[in-house]
Amino acid sequence: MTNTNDAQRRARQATGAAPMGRHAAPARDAAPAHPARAGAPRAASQATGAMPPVPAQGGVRPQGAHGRPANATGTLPDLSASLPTLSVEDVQQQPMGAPVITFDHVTKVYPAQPNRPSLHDISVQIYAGEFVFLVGHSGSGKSTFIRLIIREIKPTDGKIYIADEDLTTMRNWRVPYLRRNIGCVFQDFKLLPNKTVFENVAFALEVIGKSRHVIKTQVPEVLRLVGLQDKLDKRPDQLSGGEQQRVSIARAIVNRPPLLVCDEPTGNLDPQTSRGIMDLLERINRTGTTVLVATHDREMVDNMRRRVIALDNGQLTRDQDRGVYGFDV
Ligand SMILES: Nc1ncnc2c1ncn2[C@@H]1O[C@H](COP(=O)(O)OP(=O)(O)OP(=O)(O)O)[C@@H](O)[C@H]1O
Repeated sequence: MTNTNDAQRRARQATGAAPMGRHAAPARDAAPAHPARAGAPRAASQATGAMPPVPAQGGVRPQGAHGRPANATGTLPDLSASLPTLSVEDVQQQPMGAPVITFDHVTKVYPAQPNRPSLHDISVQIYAGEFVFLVGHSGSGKSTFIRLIIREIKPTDGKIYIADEDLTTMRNWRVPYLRRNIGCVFQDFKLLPNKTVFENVAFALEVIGKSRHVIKTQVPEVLRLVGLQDKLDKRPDQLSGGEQQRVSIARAIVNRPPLLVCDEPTGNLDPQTSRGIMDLLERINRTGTTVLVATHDREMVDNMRRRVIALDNGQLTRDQDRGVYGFDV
């Protein structure tokens, strides 16, 4: 059996990730055995996919620690350095790295709906290398959760951290740098209709100033990964829905972000195509990328048996390892 501390140290050495102590977050393995307790909190624009610079047995998780110390130096760490990535070996040995996403008593109230929080007092942590499903009825708060992660909106209360970065105090000019580290996939693909497959993916690199050499190398590589090496010159309207979603996934990961968030990525696709997309997301996860998927796809969640976080009416009602979709959502 792998020693937790050794594995964590190895993962940090491999990735340059910050030590756990900086996060004041418990390792999952170090958490005490805990009885199931429903409701226990645990702790380019869309056209670039990398976010908007431009246009075992199921068991409910124990509560995580909150309250994170300020950066000791008072300076903002380089985000790409602070977001941990794990090698496949590390992920297999020790899926629990440093927290990549921390919600600490987060509440979101939209001004247009002042009497009903869209998220209410959510505390949860998602760790490097995890694959997590976010489930819940329509209107339960899933998209709000994702919009908070990419700092499209700010919480009304509470703190949100991506790796070591406090999104609630982050200056606006830092937001594009945050988003370079978060790949995003949406239900409606958000591809540029007049650009080819290659150009759509290349665009995500162009807007962050990557050289032509990098673009010429990385774009074909990522399109091969998603199985579209033969469609480089097609426009979106010449592709099936599943192929369009593969382009949008390629665009989201071409810059190799350590975190991939997907809002209903299979919402417009038939079951077989959806399975292919989820297989792809699983493969991406196996390379060490942390993957968060908001979905209504019961069959997929039940088949894949990954961690499930359930929201109901803005409240976190379930956080389950190897979970199922459930009948409470
Ligand atoms: N911009 C907004 N202004 C006011 N209320 C909003 C806004 N966006 C969302 N809401 C409300 O917040 C709640 C949560 O919405 P959200 O879109 O996060 O839910 P969801 O779980 O993603 O739903 P769906 O599965 O239908 O996409 C809903 O009551 C919704 O009406």
